[in-house]
Formats: sequence, structure tokens, C-alpha cells
Amino acid sequence: MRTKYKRILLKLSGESLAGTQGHGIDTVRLNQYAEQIKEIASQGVQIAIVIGGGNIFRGLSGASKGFDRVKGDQMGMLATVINSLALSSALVAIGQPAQVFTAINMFPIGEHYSKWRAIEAMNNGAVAIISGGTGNPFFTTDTGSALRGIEVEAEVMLKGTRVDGIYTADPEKDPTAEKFSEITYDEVYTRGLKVMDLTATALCKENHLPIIVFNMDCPGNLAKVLAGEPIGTLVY
Ligand SMILES: Nc1ncnc2c1ncn2[C@@H]1O[C@H](COP(=O)(O)OP(=O)(O)O)[C@@H](O)[C@H]1O
Ligand SMILES: O=c1ccn([C@@H]2O[C@H](COP(=O)(O)OP(=O)(O)O)[C@@H](O)[C@H]2O)c(=O)[nH]1
Repeated sequence: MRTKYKRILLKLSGESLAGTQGHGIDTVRLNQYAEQIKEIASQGVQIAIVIGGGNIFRGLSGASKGFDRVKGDQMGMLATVINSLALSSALVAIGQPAQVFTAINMFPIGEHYSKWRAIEAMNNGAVAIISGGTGNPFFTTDTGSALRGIEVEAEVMLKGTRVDGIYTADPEKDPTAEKFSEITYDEVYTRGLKVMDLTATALCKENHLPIIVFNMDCPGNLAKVLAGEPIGTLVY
């Protein structure tokens, strides 16, 4: 199958990794993700991945329980490293080379991230899993994804999540919400849509990185997006 993109940044939700358990790592879901990623890697697509950490810890919810916000965010960033190690392990187990990079130096858990080393890994056929978010508190992994996507010169940021696109309101709360097939960065902002944080959307807009939001929890969807099938929502 021909793919539309040569290099992508795939953002995976940490929360989705919990699967039906609600927290932690569901190995069924993890292995499904690994299979989908291997499928598109075998088509020659270069893949950089950023994973969230919401299945383990979120700084903001920690702060509401009395944790220092910066320490809570650091815990959240470490959670993304745990998820990244799990995904790299699942990929390698099925024969897909993968390398974990960390925003903050914690060798030998991963290699300290640099744009060039991540691109080199992809050029050598490995999936580059870039963990630790931006390395700074008060940011999210959506912003980390936008940043890394721009840095590694990805053609698109694919936000794989548990809804099948962007709606007029949160579809998990409002059953009357309607889906957009495409929407501009500005409209995401003016309509106050909460599917991604505004820092991430602004960074993508300023650097002309299109975003596709799609449901990663249906096996086969990642390949469909790569083939150009309009199954999610394009933000441009
Ligand atoms: N307008 C909207 N369109 C689509 N999803 C939305 C919207 N507003 C809020 N959401 C929520 O955003 C979530 C997707 O974002 P994601 O970052 O993957 O989730 P999480 O932060 O829980 O890991 C969906 O599960 C959905 O409930
Ligand atoms: O650059 C970053 C990225 C993430 N985080 C922390 O890591 C947590 C997990 O990331 P996120 O909530 O984005 O994960 P997801 O929603 O995708 O599961 C966040 O709540 C933040 O506390 C951070 O401090 N800086």
C-alpha cells in the first residue's frame, strides 16, 4: 500500500494505554498499538512517537491532591518514560526496532534526546520514541508532540486517541456533538475546543504542522490514516 507521508510524529494518549483497566498499562492495548505501528513501519514510514503519562500520573491532578505542581509534573514526565519503555519493549518483541530517547538525561534508561540522533535512529529503521515530554513542568505531552514533530521535520502530527476526531463539543459528554472532517487551527481556538491544549495548537500553526486526530483504539486505523483515508479530523 502507498502511504501519504514519509515521516510522521505519532502522539499516543497515556490514558488510552490503560485500556479497560482504567489505570496502568493494559498489555492487550499495548500490543495492539505495537502491531499497528509495525504495520506502517514495514511500509517504509519513518515514525517518531510521543506517549502521554495520564494512565500513571498527571501533575495537575496531583496538585489538586496537595502535591507540589513542579514535582507532580516531574512525576508525570517520568510516567511518560515508563510508557515509552513499555512500548519499545512491545515493538522489539515483535521484531520492530525501537529506540527510547529522554528529554532529560537519564542514560542508560534511554538516550538523551537530540533531533539528529532521533532522525538517525529513524533513518536506520528504528521507531524513535521520544519520552519525558518537553522536559519542563507546566507543559503537556501534546505540546511535547508538537515540539518534537516540528524538530524532527515530520510532515504531520497524528494524535491517536480514544475518540474518532474533533467534535463541536466533547463527544464523551455531549451526545449531540457533531464531528468535523477538517477544521482550522484558529477555529479550534475560537470555538474553545478542548481536544488539545492551545500551546500545542499554536506551535503547530506557527510552524505549519498539520494535525490529524483519529481513534487509535481501532486496529487498522493508523494504516488507514497513512493511506490518506479521511477517518479522523484534519487540523490545518
Ligand atoms: N471538542 C472535542 N472533540 C473531541 N474530543 C474532545 C473534545 N473536547 C474534549 N475532548 C476529549 O479529548 C480527549 C482526547 O484527548 P487526549 O489527549 O487523547 O485525552 P487524555 O488527555 O485523556 O489522554 C477525548 O477523550 C475527549 O473526551
Ligand atoms: O512537557 C511535559 C509533558 C508532560 N508533563 C507532565 O506529564 C503528565 C502526563 O502527560 P499528559 O497529561 O500530557 O499525558 P496524556 O494526557 O497524553 O496521558 C502531565 O500531566 C504533566 O504533569 C510535563 O510536566 N511536561
